[in-house]
Amino acid sequence: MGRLQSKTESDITGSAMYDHRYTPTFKDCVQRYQNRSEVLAALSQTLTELAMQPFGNPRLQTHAVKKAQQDTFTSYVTNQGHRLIWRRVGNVIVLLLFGEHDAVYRRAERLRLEIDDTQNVLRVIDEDPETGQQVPYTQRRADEGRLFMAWNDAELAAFGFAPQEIKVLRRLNVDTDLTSLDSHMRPHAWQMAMNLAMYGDPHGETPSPVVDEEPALVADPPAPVDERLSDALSTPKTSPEFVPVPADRLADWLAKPIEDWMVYLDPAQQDLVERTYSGPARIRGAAGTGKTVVALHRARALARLGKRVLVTTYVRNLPEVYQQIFARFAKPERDLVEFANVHRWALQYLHRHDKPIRVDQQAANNAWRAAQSRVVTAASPLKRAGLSSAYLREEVDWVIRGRALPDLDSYLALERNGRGTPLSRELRTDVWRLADEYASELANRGAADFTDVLLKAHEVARCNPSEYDAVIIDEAQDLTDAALRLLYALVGDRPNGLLLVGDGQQSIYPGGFNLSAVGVQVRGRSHVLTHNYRNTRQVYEAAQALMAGHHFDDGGERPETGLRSVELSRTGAPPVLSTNASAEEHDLALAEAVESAIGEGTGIGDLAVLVPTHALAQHYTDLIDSLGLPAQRLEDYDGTPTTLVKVGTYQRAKGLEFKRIFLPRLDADGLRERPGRGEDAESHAERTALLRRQLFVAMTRARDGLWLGWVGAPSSLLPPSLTGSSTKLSRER
Ligand SMILES: Nc1ncnc2c1ncn2[C@@H]1O[C@H](COP(=O)(O)OP(=O)(O)OP(=O)(O)O)[C@@H](O)[C@H]1O
Repeated sequence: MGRLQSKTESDITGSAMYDHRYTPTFKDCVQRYQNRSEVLAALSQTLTELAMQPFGNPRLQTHAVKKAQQDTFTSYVTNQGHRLIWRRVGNVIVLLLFGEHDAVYRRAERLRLEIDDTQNVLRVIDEDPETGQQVPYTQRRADEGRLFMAWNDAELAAFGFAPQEIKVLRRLNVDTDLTSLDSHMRPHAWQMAMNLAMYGDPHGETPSPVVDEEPALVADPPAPVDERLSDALSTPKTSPEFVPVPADRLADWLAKPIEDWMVYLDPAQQDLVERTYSGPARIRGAAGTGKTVVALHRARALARLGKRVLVTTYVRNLPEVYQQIFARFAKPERDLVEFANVHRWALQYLHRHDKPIRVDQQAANNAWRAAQSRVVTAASPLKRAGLSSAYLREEVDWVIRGRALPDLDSYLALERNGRGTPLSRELRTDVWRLADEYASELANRGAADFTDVLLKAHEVARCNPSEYDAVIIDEAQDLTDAALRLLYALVGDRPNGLLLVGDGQQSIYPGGFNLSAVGVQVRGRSHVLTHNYRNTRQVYEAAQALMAGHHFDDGGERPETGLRSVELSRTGAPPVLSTNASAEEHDLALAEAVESAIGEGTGIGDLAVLVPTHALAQHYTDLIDSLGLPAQRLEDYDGTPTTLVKVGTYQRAKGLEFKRIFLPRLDADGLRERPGRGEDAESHAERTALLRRQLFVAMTRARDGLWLGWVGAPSSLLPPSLTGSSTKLSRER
């Protein structure tokens, strides 16, 4: 089987006269209108018309763009004074631009489709606004905002903008970026810029297009097919930027809010969605590279083939969020895929199989205390080694019980993945005793903890016929061995069965699984995604600075280097850094930053305050409340768009994203960075490494902007390259 695509989907594509491709230029044009639903609705209608009858359609008035590359056409977008620009290559319609009529016309004259012979790929080529040189659009896009892309520097200067103003305009992406500059520009220049952005003309709305358009074409004009372009468009390898899209679906997506852009797939992602795997497979990739998007699309593709699919993760409320997203883009399949947190799923599974188990966290805590008082006595080696109670509990929960180790020998022989602190034979023997005592204390109380649930469910799964054809695990790096063993038992090595999706750099719990120990073999079925779609370059680079020099384990033979090569195509403002003398001053600065983000037009629901501890989460929920803004704890967030500021811990932010992220109290006290009482150097180093990864996760949740604040000196986790040089920059903003 080559493609997992459903029959209906290919039928729809096949019945249209033309195939459609969207390009990065088109996507950026459309994103400018994310808050203008009436414009998107009109575009949506135009695309539907275009799919049915591109030429000779009175509603489209399609005609050639005179000075553009041959076969470039423009169509009306009803009543909005907007135009759609597209290029025909054989029976493919390449969507190029969308916007105000004059502005897109001008751009259309400059854009070209060209094959880059050095790499044998087709690209959209644009003109550098300053030098007039031909450059790949994606390159231009990496350094420039998209609001004034239609004009080169000379044209902007001719309108009357000063060189310094042109530099500012080049940084802006959306209308609201410009609105916020109201009092920072000369009033006349600002008004002209607004007119250009809104109407494509420095004087404002013009009654009719000033550009000389050709008469509308009445019929499908004959055109010689450019074979080279046509060949290049026939496979994703030679046209990676030109994403095939069924015309009817594109129209549908455009009408939806920006969250729904989760529906887009690039060719590398599409390939992973459709691929057939002969056994367990794995998808890795840096933060924001679309791993979840691929996981959800693959779930849909499998469901369409009639497969029973479970999508699961360790993170507690993430499955609900995924379910919401899934329901938005895969309505017909929404009841065919099950979404559940692994622990909750296991509890229900045991219930279904008449083996219910009761988890009593309080009883488990009591059992732990009793076991500890018996084993960790004043004279015990564990006490002398300075291992904290929390560390020991993690060791027992994650390393020993989580791996279902059968005996002391296997523990002595174990490579403790992700645990930096070496434990001698003597110490391990004592930890083993502690685990033993804990298990008997639990049994005496008739109680169970979550590890028991996973272990019991695994026993049941091994002896029962499978209820699933496919299990997709997101954020897989945070699973314990016990959880992975259970999920693996559900589908085994069947084709398209187990899919692990994750990123070792974001692992935020100690321990972690070991694929080979569980017996999961993914060799030859492991892929890496490399294009970060979430973060602006500035956000991602700030987060990356944290990881420089810090290797991480991604399940390979060797640790991976902290800095990874990732493609980024969005740019934005540098992170705002806020140094404060006192906690009061700090909180005031945060409050001002939140209010000014709202003032600049960011939706309240797109703001999130993330913190390392529950206590700080409470503190900042109260602070947001005191500003008269509604706040929502991440525990209560299920992915439904709301107009509430989100507040939560770094752990809770896993897998989520928001436009602006505020990270207060990035100082030693706020992060509880110093060694605890009795904490030895190695366990402290291990805790610090975890904290660094948690902070990295928190920073990479930001799509557009980051605010980092501290009291006194910044945390030692933040490198001087981040806190030193850019302070001035952001202060100036
Ligand atoms: N091909 C694409 N085109 C446009 N946007 C995309 C594409 N793929 C993913 N995205 C967007 O990028 C963002 C990140 O995607 P996603 O959450 O799937 O990444 P991830 O790799 O799972 O991230 P993380 O590991 O950090 O949680 C989402 O907003 C998603 O909609």
